Amino acid sequence: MTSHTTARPVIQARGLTMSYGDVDVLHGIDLDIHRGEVFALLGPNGAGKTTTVEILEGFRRRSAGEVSVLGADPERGDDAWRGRIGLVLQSWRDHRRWRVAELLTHFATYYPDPRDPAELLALVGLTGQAGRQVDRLSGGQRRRLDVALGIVGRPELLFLDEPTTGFDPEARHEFHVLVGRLARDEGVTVLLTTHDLVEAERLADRIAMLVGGRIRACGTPAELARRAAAQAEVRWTADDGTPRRERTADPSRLVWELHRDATGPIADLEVRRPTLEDTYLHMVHREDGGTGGDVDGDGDREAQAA
Ligand SMILES: Nc1ncnc2c1ncn2[C@@H]1O[C@H](COP(=O)(O)OP(=O)(O)OP(=O)(O)O)[C@@H](O)[C@H]1O
Repeated sequence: MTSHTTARPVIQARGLTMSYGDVDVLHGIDLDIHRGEVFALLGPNGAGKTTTVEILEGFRRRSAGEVSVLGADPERGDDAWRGRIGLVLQSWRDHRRWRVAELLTHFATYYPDPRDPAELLALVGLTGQAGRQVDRLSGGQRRRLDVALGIVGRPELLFLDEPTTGFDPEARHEFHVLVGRLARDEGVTVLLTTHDLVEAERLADRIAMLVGGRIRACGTPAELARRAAAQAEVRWTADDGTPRRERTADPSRLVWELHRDATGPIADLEVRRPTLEDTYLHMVHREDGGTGGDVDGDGDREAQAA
């Protein structure tokens, strides 16, 4: 979906830091997101995803760091800048009694070159609901209407904060197709947040794993999976009955050393290559324990009790 050029990134952040009072929430984030890229900010609850997005959208003042979005500092974005950005807000809330097509047609008048409302309805799969009152839509249909309202002005950059929450699997699939089409066919840059690794892998050209206000890893899903698998995990039971676990880039050497030093067969010996999901969960779990961690798993090389 993306072809990186030497053009300035659509979103660039250096050392982005945010504190609420004396609580530090973002600890110096760097981002480079390019035109036409679908970029996922993946992280557990409280990681700082919404805070990051709100700063990039210009809704929240950062504590420190440099940020550029479509060539401007979001804290100083003017109306023209704002018109180039698509936000998915719950805009229908103020217009509950309107009909779907009426609402879209009304929002279209705010923009110089809006999408055709009928085409937009087809794009988000709401043609059948065009005449329906907004407060009679299902939760998933409302969310699609939110997305339609977010893209009616043909934004160059679209922010989607946990966009598929409450979607059934079919709606989620259709939504993924829609996002892919916007990026691929129209060059829209998409920044989405999610805590769902499967969604991030499916949708995003690149994923940044945000845990505890720090980006622990960033890359294409394939790169991240490769990096995760580079560290094999060897498990066995020691002579004293203790379960042992060691992460290593060279499992055959470790197994050879274990056999060399052993007085008999190694009990419960197992070698496995972690998946990206294993690594992500490990990272989140370690953060809960306050010790951090990253996709390369450098902190895990020593043998430890399982
Ligand atoms: N207005 C605020 N005042 C004080 N603390 C806040 C405020 N907004 C968020 N926080 C705290 O900042 C941290 C990051 O919150 P944020 O909403 O950015 O995380 P998130 O990754 O979007 O989480 P979730 O997936 O639950 O939406 C959390 O610990 C949260 O409690």
